[in-house]
Amino acid sequence: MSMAAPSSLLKVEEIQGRGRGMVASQPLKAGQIVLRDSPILLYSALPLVRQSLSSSSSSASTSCFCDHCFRILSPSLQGDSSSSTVLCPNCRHHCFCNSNCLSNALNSSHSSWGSPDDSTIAAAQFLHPLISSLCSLALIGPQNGFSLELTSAILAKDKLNAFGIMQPFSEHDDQRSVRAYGIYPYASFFNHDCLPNACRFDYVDANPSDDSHNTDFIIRMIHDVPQGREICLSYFPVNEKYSSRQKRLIEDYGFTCNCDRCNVESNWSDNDSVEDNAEEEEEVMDEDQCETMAASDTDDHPHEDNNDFPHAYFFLKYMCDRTNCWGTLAPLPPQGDTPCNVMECNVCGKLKSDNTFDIDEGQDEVSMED
Ligand SMILES: C[S@@+](CC[C@H](N)C(=O)[O-])C[C@H]1O[C@@H](n2cnc3c(N)ncnc32)[C@H](O)[C@@H]1O
Repeated sequence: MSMAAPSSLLKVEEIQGRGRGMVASQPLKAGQIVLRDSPILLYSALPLVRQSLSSSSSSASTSCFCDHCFRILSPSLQGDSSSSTVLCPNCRHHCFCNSNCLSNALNSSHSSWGSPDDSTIAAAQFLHPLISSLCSLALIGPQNGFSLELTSAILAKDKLNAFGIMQPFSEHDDQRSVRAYGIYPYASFFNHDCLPNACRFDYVDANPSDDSHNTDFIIRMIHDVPQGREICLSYFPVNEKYSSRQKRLIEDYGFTCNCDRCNVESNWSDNDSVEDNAEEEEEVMDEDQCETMAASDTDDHPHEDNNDFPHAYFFLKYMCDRTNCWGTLAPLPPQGDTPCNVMECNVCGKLKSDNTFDIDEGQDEVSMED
C-alpha cells in the first residue's frame, strides 16, 4: 500500500530491515505535534475481557465504558435510572452514554441479533465491526477475493497495527486493561524503538473540539530531532526489561529489535534494571553533561560517543515517576520558536516542569489546548 505523506512534517519511507517507517521531513522540535489521526476502525476489547473474567466474576459482563464512544461511564451512572446511560435492549450486555450513542451503535457495529449464546456474541462482537468496515468499502464477496484467508490476513494485520485505548490510570493498578482497539491509518506507519523520540497522547474521556472525536489521538515529539531521522514510538511502556521487550516484540509483532538500547542491554545481566543503571549514571552525570547529551541527539550520529548514555538520560528526563505509571513525558507544544518547559505524561496526564517540580499535584486529567 502506498501512502501519501500525512503532513508536511513527516514522510513515509522504506527503512532497511523495518519495512516502511515515518521520517522527519524537516527538523522537529520537542513537544511539536507531528500527527493527528482518527481511527478508521474501532472495536471494543470487552469480549476478550469478558472471556477472561467470566469464570471469576459475576459482574464481568457489565461495561464500565460506553460501547460506542468508549468514554468511561462513572460507576454511579451505571444502571442508575436517573442518568442518561442506557443498556442495549437487544443484547442486555452493552451500556451506552445516552440514546444517541446507542442509536449510532445499533446502526453500525452493534446491530441487533436474536438470542445467540455468550461465546457467539463475543465472536460476533469482535468480527462484526471488521466485516462492517469491509462492507462499507464494497469489498465483500468472492468476486472481490473475500475469503477465509483474507479474513485471517486482515486479523493478522489488525494485531500488528491496532492501538489500544486503555482504561484510565490508577496508582493502585499496575496492569491497565484495554477498553477498545483502533486502527489509525497514519500512525500505523510508526516503527518501534525502545528509546522512542515521539509518543502518543489520547484524551478519550475529554470533550473534543468540534472538528475532532474523543478517540482521535496525537503524536508529539519527546525531544528535538534533525531532518531525515526516523520517528519511532515505543509499542509498550519503556520500563520493560530487555528480555521481556524482545519476547513481546517477536511474539506480538514478529521482529527482533536491534535498536541502540537493545544493543547495550543485550550485554547486561538479567538482574540489571534500567532504573539501577540510570541511578548509577545520575551520580556521575552533572547538569552540563545532560545538556550536552540532549544537544547531541540532534546530531547525525547521536550515540556514537557514549553507548550507555541514552538510557540514563532518557529515564531521568522522560519517564514518569508516579507509582505504577511508567508513562513517557513529552513537553507541551512550543509557542512559536519558544520551547515549553512543561512536560506531560502520556499515561497519567501529570504535568511537570522540566526541572521535575510537580505543577499540578493530584490532578489526573489535563485538557490540552494547542
Ligand atoms: C505498526 S507496523 C509499522 C509499519 C511497518 N514497518 C510497515 O511497513 O507497514 C509494525 C511492524 O513494523 C515492523 N517493525 C516495527 N518496528 C521495527 C523495528 N524496530 N525493527 C524491525 N521491524 C520493525 C514489524 O514488522 C512490525 O510488525
